[in-house]
Parts: sequence; C-alpha cells; structure tokens
Amino acid sequence: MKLIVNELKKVINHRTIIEDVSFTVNHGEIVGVIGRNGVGKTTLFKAMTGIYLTDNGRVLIDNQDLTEDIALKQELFFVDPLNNFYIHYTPMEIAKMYAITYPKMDVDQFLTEITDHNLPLNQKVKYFSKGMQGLFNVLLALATQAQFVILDEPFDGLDVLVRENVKRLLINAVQSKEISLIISSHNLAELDTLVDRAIILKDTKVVGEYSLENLRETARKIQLVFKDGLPDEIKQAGTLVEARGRVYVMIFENYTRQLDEKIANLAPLLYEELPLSLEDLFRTQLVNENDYILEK
Ligand SMILES: Nc1ncnc2c1ncn2[C@@H]1O[C@H](COP(=O)(O)OP(=O)(O)OP(=O)(O)O)[C@@H](O)[C@H]1O
Repeated sequence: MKLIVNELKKVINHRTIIEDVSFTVNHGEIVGVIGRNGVGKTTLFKAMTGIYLTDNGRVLIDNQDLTEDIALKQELFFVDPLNNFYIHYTPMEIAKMYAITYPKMDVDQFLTEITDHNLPLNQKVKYFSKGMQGLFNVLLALATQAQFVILDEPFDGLDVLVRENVKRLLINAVQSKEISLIISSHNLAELDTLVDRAIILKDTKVVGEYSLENLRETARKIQLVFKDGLPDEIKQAGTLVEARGRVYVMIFENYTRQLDEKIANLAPLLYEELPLSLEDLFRTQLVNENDYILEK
C-alpha cells in the first residue's frame, strides 16, 4: 500500500498554515516530518486524516481518495495529542470503541499487551503518567493494524527506558507487519536512528525531502581551517553551520570529487570529516547563517 499526500493546503483564520504539501509514504517505510515549532506539522496530520477539512489537495491510499472511500480510514491511525478524546476512558473501553472503527484490531491481544506493559486496564487514561500515556498511544496505534500510523511527538516527555521501549515496539511493528510510520519529533537524535526518509517543513511548504541512506552517501560535514579565512567558492558550495575563529564547519549536501579536489587545491590547514546527523540537516535547511554566533 502507498499513501500519497498531494498538494495539501490548509488555511486557518485567513492564514495559510500549509500549502502545496506533497509527499509519498511507501509500504513499510518510516518517514519523519520535521520543522520548527508552529510550522504546521500537527495541522498537516489533521488535514491528512480528515480532522480538518482541507482548502486544496488530496490524500490517496493506493490511488483511492480518502474522502471518497471511508473504509480506507481504517488504514490510517492518528490521535491529536492536544485534543485526545479517549483519555476520558479506560483501556478496556477504548479497545471496544476502536475495534468498531478498526475491524482488524485484535482486542484480546491488545489488552494482553497493555497488561504486559504494566498499564492498568480499568483506569482512565487521563490519570496515567505522561510516559504511560505515550506508551499506551503507541500500543493502541499498533493494535489497530492500520497500515499507516501517524505519531505526533511520540517521544515527548518519555524517560529513556520508555523511549527505548517505544522505539523497539515501532521498529518491530515495521519489520514484522510492514506497516508504515509517519512521525514528527523534536527529538532529532531519536528520529535519526529510526527514519528512512525525512521531510522538512518551512514557511508552509516542504523545503526538503531526504532519503537518509542516500544522504549519508552524498553529503558531508567537514571542519575546515584555511590560512586566509573561508574561500568564497567553498562557502558557496555548501552551508556554513558553525564558525569559531578560523575554524569553519560546513555541510555539503552534494560532496562531489570535483569539490573534494577544489578543497584539496586550496590547501586547508585542517580538513576533518565530522559525523552528519539529521540535526545537521535540520540546521542546514532551517537556520540562516545570521542565526549563528560567530565567535572571534
Ligand atoms: N485551530 C487553530 N486555530 C488557530 N490557529 C491554529 C489552529 N491550529 C493551528 N493553528 C496555528 O497554526 C500554526 C501551526 O500549528 P501546528 O500545531 O500545526 O504546528 P506544529 O508544527 O505542530 O508545532 P509544534 O512543533 O510546536 O507542535 C501555529 O501558528 C498555530 O497557532
């Protein structure tokens, strides 16, 4: 199954929050949606899942428009964390409710999982701790057997052990059931080791889409020192992400052999490759050079 988001647009109070947002989620793929606070990630998820009516665009599962085939909704799971109705119910009650919308859900299996993770079956979810709620949401999402599971900040407020547990559950589910995940998170270090592809939102639009595997092959993060400062031709070939005195850290999204030779010919006093993370990518795309404090 493939999910296609095509030119999605949402205007709230005469303000365009997202527009022309298009991307595809393939079977068994984990896609990260990243962007600064307030850029519209949750709005995108609400628009994708029909919580919001959209002002343009379509969401298709296997070429079938979600608004035209209601049954496809059972292939999509999303809960708005800030407006989560189910917290007023117990896991037992929630299981029965969700089993109606998601007929593939195995209620007994779900309840066993809840108990196995030491969560109470008969306490309202609003009385769970934040970590327990986060874990519960992931268990519920996976139990629905939806092909496309959307998780908005699934690691928020979770301690390291719960976070590891949640991550393991997600990875196992993708590997064993070949479901697809769409995840937003401010925790880029967690996403880094989880996602196959990252979509970066900025100023209402998708400004970058990267396969992490391809990126690791083509991009480089390099620390450089030149005798007379950073040459313009090098500066223009990449993004300057840090400058301390004469030490410059550059990210080159497309590090070619020609560029490598060009740098070598300029005889840098220091050339050191640094590990490239999703956080670096985020900085490259979303931060202006002027945002950096240049230490002299
Ligand atoms: N129902 C609403 N009414 C008015 N404004 C809204 C509404 N929903 C979202 N917005 C505005 O849309 C913008 C995007 O909000 P959204 O929650 O989608 O951002 P986000 O990327 O998920 O943010 P964060 O990373 O902080 O969770 C914000 O400026 C927000 O104030």
